Amino acid sequence: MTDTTVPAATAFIRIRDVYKSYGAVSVLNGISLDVAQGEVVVLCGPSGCGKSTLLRCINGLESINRGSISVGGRDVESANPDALQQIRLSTGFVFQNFNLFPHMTALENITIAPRKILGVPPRAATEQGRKLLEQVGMEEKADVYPFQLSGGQRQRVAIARALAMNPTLMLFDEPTSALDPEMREEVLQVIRKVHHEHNMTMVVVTHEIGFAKSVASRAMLLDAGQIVEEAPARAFFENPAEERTRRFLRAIIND
Ligand SMILES: Nc1ncnc2c1ncn2[C@@H]1O[C@H](COP(=O)(O)OP(=O)(O)OP(=O)(O)O)[C@@H](O)[C@H]1O
Repeated sequence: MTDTTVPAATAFIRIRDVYKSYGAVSVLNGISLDVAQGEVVVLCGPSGCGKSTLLRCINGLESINRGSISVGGRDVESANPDALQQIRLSTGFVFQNFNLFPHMTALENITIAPRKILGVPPRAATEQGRKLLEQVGMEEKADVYPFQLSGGQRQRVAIARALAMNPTLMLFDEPTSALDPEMREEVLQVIRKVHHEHNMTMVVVTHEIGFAKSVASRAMLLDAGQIVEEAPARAFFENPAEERTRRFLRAIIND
């Protein structure tokens, strides 16, 4: 297991020796990782290695069995329900399969949570929603329903929806893996833009090597619930130190 190089004092996400199992199945086996404020970190690894579980533990959607996780200085495990809700609300989560509300338009998908959870007045929520749609290049599609959108467009709405809650952290779980190749780049471009414009801390589960090299400061390989290798993104993809990483990268390149 490799520990990270970011000094703890500057860490926005601080993960220490985390273990998580589902019944008899150990999924995370001693993960330690620091992510600095404004940093983009890419997580990759084979199917079932625990990537999604780690993301869900970071925002408290799953509890851990051992170790500690803090986000923005708040300990996730010991958070009371209100504090946990705060951590979840300030964390944007973008899923592989978009998870838009099918019976709502693109704009309604974006405004519903600010209105219902944050109490933003409808007119202000709509104004903000339109701005966000513009940011993700979807201003023309405000009144369109998810079924009328392409996968890439749905994902861009999902990103705008996450941003509508003014998150301080964004977690992306394979945001492009359900998309055709030509739609992937449009979504990756939006993620790049969000990072540049908001200087947002991001943890991105992805196997998009070009994206990872151009946006992430660090990349890591998770295997069997452990961090096998962690390195600056370019070095990780171009000159990995571990044979396990080389094998994994060969497999995704040939995929
Ligand atoms: N709620 C759950 N209950 C029981 N087992 C689970 C649960 N969620 C995940 N698992 C198991 O935990 C392991 C890790 O799953 P996880 O989804 O974190 O992997 P992953 O690396 O994200 O995989 P993929 O790339 O296929 O999405 C798998 O063996 C999975 O079956």
